[in-house]
Amino acid sequence: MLLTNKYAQNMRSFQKLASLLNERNKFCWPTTATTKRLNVSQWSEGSQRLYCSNRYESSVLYTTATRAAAAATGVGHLRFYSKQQPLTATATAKKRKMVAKLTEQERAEKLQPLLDKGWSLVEGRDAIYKEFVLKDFNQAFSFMTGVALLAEKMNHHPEWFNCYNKIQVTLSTHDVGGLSSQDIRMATYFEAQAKLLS
Ligand SMILES: C[C@H](O)[C@H](O)[C@H]1CNC2=NC(N)=NC(=O)C2=N1
Repeated sequence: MLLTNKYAQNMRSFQKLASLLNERNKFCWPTTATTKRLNVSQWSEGSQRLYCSNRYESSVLYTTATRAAAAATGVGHLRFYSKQQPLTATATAKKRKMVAKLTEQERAEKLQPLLDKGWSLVEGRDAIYKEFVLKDFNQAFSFMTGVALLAEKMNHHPEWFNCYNKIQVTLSTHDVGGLSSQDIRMATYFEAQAKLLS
């Protein structure tokens, strides 16, 4: 077995978890929002290669057994997954996170608060728009960088234009041809970033 990490003392816990990973028919999705920081790159056992990641990965699979083991060993925030792990049809659908256009009710509940904060509906298109004005280019670029990190993680990208301290943003979900919950999340994050820099 090869284990590359600076937390070698956790070896026994890893081994326990690994043996339990053999019982891998039922999957459930992680419910914990945090991941213990580990510098584990990878290790292998027998013919199975198991990977342990220190990054948050929405695609990481937990097995019911892994969760039980985590509870038993006290290393509950470790996320383990196997490269060979086939996704069930349901898991694949969940992983893709099917997005849909916002319903009327969602528009009233989730979109309205953003319109109240200065976002506006784009004419002739199901999209929202807002112009942010920051102190200078440095602030504007820092703002964009913060948002860009989330955009890449979500695989959901804003249409934006920057000139010195101004950023003009249009949000829409191209895959569904209109506004979706992804845009709500993104716009909310824009607001949070702007607040941080104000
Ligand atoms: C192929 C790729 O997954 C898609 O094009 C992603 C990328 N970024 C995206 N960004 C936005 N705003 N809407 C999308 O539908 C979208 N889809």
